[in-house]
Amino acid sequence: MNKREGVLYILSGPSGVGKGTVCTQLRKQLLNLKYSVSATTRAPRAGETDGVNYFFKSKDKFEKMIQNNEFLEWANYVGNYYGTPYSYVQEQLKEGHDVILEIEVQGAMQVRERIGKDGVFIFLVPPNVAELKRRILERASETDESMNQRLKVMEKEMKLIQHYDYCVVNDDLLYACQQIEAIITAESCRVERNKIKYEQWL
Ligand SMILES: Nc1ncnc2c1ncn2[C@@H]1O[C@H](COP(=O)(O)OP(=O)(O)OP(=O)(O)O)[C@@H](O)[C@H]1O
Ligand SMILES: Nc1nc2c(ncn2[C@@H]2O[C@H](COP(=O)(O)O)[C@@H](O)[C@H]2O)c(=O)[nH]1
Repeated sequence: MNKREGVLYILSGPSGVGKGTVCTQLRKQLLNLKYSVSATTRAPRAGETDGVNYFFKSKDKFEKMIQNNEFLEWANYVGNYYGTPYSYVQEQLKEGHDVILEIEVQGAMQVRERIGKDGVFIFLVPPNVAELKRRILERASETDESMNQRLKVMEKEMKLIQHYDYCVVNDDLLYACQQIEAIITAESCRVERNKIKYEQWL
């Protein structure tokens, strides 16, 4: 069989639902899954490292990257820029590695426009809104203003769920990860994606 290209997975969902936590767990379970490190203009949180959690950029630098078409997608989310550097994603997919983007919905919709059905779009939802608020508070990363803005855009974000291929509830973390792993396994067997032809077995 020919070496296949990797598959691009897009994981979105409201702030605090657990996208980062799920990605960290998935990367332990799936060694072929590469994580795309985003660029952002937001300030690093305690414990975050440049090049690991994000590439932290000034507004000027980020805007130059936009002008140079360096992003697969980018968005302004509650006052800061976030974007996916395209070159890393392209290299990894070409090498046959699956890549996961952990991004908000405006960016996910741009990727949908750009690559259509070649990407697999997964929306992560909380068990309920009270639990979502509890998780953002527990993380203690946001000012009251930032938390309120994040919760305010949540409803708008949830309305875009119909543009996704899969919806996974992040209640029990390991179960949610198992479900995403099952999606990845199923996608890896798709006939069209693997350009399967019966002659291969003759
Ligand atoms: N299944 C879960 N059960 C309970 N707590 C969880 C679960 N998943 C994540 N959390 C907790 O919820 C908080 C938010 O998680 P995380 O930072 O991964 O969310 P996120 O969706 O990446 O947020 P953001 O979009 O704001 O970056 C963290 O404190 C994390 O430990
Ligand atoms: N459109 C994009 N959104 C991204 C990207 N990287 C992260 N994000 C999303 O932004 C919000 C806020 O993140 P936080 O780290 O400040 O909590 C969250 O939904 C992230 O998933 C990106 O490259 N493009």
